[in-house]
Amino acid sequence: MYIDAAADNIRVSRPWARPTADLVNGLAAYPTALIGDVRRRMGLMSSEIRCLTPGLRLAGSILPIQIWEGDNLAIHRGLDEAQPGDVLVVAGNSVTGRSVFGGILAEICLAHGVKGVIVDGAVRDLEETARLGLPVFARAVSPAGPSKNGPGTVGAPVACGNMVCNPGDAVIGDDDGIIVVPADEVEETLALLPAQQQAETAILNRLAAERKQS
Ligand SMILES: O=C([O-])CC(=O)C(=O)O
Ligand SMILES: [Mg+2]
Repeated sequence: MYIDAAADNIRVSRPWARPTADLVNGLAAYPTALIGDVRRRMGLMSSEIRCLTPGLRLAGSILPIQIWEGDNLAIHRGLDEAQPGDVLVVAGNSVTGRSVFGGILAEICLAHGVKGVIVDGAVRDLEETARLGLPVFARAVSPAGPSKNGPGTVGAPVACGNMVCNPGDAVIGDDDGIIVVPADEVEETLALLPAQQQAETAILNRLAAERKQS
């Protein structure tokens, strides 16, 4: 950890399996809306959790963290477990009065190869995180800082934006929102996406051709 604090009240799960980079990159090639369509609208997080770094897409393997409301000790401890390609999914019980993530944590994320952060709560230092190029999604923004006392968990399933998020599930986020794809359903989802995209492209091509004629 980069802070001087005891973290023995943060429960850390045993290591978990992560999807391959190929599987994650496969999903990342499609918009969340299209992935949601082929998954029959299952797995979409609450629309109240917004992209705060417009234009930055997020894709990776979920590293779930449960914080104590308004407290970010578990995030600092969780980053010690992060592997390149992970996305931090921070369950903050939707409490928005205190920011639990900011520019310093964003720098630590980048040092660990973390691909993005989703917080069911509030964040701060938006200018800094946008400049760093780290995709950040959250329910709110507030300049009010957190406590650093715990307790919390790292690597256990959490509820974030009304979705169950298991360690090693895939997550994709863009300006439209966020979708979680359970680890054992990534391949079947990937198999459905090309046909759905072709169907949409065919409609758009027809519209473009008609526009040209008129
Ligand atoms: O104070 C905190 O822990 C949150 C924050 O602003 C940062 O990470 O820069
Ligand atoms: Mg800060």
